[in-house]
Amino acid sequence: MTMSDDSSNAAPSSGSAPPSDPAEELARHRARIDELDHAIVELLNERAKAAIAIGEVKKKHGLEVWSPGREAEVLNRVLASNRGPLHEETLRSIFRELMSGSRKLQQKTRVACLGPEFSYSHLALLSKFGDGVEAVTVGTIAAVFEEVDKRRVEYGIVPLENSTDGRIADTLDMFVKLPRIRIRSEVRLRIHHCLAARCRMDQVRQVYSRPQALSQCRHWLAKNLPHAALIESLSTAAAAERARNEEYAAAIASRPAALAHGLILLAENIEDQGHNVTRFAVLSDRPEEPTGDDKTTIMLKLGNRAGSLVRALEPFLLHHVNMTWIESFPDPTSSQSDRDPSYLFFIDLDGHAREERLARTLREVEVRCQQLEILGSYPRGQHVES
Ligand SMILES: O=C(O)C(=O)C[C@]1(C(=O)O)C=C[C@@H](O)C=C1
Repeated sequence: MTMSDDSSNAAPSSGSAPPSDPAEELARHRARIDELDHAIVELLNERAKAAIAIGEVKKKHGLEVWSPGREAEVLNRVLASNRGPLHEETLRSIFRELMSGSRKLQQKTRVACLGPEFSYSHLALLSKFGDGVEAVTVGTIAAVFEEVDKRRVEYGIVPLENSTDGRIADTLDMFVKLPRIRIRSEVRLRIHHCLAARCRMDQVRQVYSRPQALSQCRHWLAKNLPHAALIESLSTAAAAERARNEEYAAAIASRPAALAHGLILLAENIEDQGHNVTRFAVLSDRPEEPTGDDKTTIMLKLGNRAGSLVRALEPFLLHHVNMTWIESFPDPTSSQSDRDPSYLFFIDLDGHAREERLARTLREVEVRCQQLEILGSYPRGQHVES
């Protein structure tokens, strides 16, 4: 479909053109938009009919409705064909909702996350699945895993690590307890914090937020609110609720959480590090197909002996497999009396575990450690705004 090709886009000729009537000009452009909207709705419904037909094939063969690999492929193709002026982020949001709508036509989907509504986990869920799913908000990260494990929801979404604060131990711990749960996809959410309240900035006496959010804004707080008491709450959304109910209290929360609780935004983007990103994992109990641009997360268990890590990682060097993340902590299942507990390592690698090179490398790694679990192979995630 071509954009408007009428002469109204031409530069005004020098001086001589009579001043145009703005109402007339607007009416002309709006008529063009009405015409295009009509064609877009027709096309969107044609697309929806194709999605319904795909849904019927999936139902007949017991296939899963959500295909993150295919969604990544659709988005990449759409973005590659974009010649503007629409921003990439706009197209991304439009297609996210389109595909969410397709899934909704195929089958109802439930996704669990750490609540309450408008927590960053909830925002990550919306950015991945769109509005067409039922968000099930629960109280702990462990409960998200359990919802998926008991099949009360199709998927879950949990934070894995933050670029300022590091790993989320509660999540990694649950992979040890329920290694059957797989990572199917990732979301890299840029975290932007706001200071929000019902009072003016100079009246703020307490600031509520999650410990991580307080820590991510500590320099800003020291400079701008040096006398306010910093009080930890269970979530940024719960902090926003608190600020709504207390006169001289403010919350550090996401913009949507602050606005949903009717607060005034006193300051935006108050995080100390401009690059403040939380990486979330989408959980399910099924594996993901290769897409050609994937990564794999594994968990290794190693004895606490000199050189055991170097020896286990050597095959990555030999086969040129790139490692993009590594975290370690003592194995919580080692017995209390054990003076030399085993160590667990969480590692991200480039590639899909079903690709020959990575599969062969992982077999070589496996014989060099006490245990190797492939937590999932999934399409590489893009950054999205909170
Ligand atoms: O291609 C599919 O499998 C579809 O169901 C269609 C579609 C889409 O709207 O493009 C919708 C949901 C899937 O997760 C992937 C893509």
